[in-house]
Amino acid sequence: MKFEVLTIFPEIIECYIKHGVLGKALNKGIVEVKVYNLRDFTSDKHKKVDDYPYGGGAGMVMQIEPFYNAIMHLKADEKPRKLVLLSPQGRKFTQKLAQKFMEESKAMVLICGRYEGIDERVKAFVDEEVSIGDYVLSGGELAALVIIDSVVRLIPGALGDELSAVEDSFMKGFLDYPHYTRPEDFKGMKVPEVLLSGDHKKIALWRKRQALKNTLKNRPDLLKNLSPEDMRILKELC
Ligand SMILES: N#Cc1c(-c2ccc3ccn(Cc4ccc(CN5CCCC5)cc4)c3c2)n[nH]c1N
Repeated sequence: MKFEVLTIFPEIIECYIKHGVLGKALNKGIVEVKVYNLRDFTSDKHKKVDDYPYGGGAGMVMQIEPFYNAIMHLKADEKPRKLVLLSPQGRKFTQKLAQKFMEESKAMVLICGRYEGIDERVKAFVDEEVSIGDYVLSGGELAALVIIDSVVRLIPGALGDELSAVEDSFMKGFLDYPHYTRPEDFKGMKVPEVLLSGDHKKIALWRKRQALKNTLKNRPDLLKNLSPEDMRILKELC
């Protein structure tokens, strides 16, 4: 899987991708990330990327030309790629969309704007307009990193043998169970006895109950399509 990121702040992307699961996936060659500075696709000596909005209004708007030049540069190799514009107006990014991107795209271009947004005409060259959530960010870079991180976790082998994205809670349709590690007693705060019992059936049931309890409390919207067994456990909690 190859990600190409268009941004005026390449260092934001370059710094993050070196660490953790993403860093390991890059070292394993499972994923490739190339970052392009939009200022390298300008045609003036000041490398200008923004201008005042037609029709007036606060702030500046990013001009189409650097985006167009960068997209044409990438397309010159005629390889298929999905072009995704990050935007507050985009369709909501979810785990399901991350799965779809991983399954359908060998290469993705993540287009990051700044300022008050980008010239609308850029959308003529993109396949998808995506938002990571109902809050306002200062640009597309964090959203691009969210997409890269969540898609890479789904690539077989990216998480290493001991972990699997299938275990990720959003894949199962409810939130995660509580996690504990040493020490057993921290200032009187003890690890639940069941987790020390070695009874794996009891532990699994306790974890399922806790996960459903957390989901009922914080994200009842996720409680759809439960199995009859999970529904029975949930009813006990109510
Ligand atoms: N994904 C994603 C995003 C973004 C995102 C993505 C890309 C860019 C490029 C620039 N900005 C800054 C910005 C901030 C607010 C507005 C809307 N305002 C309404 C009245 C005047 C402007 C427009 C742009 C971006 C923000 N924000 N939140 C998400 N989930």
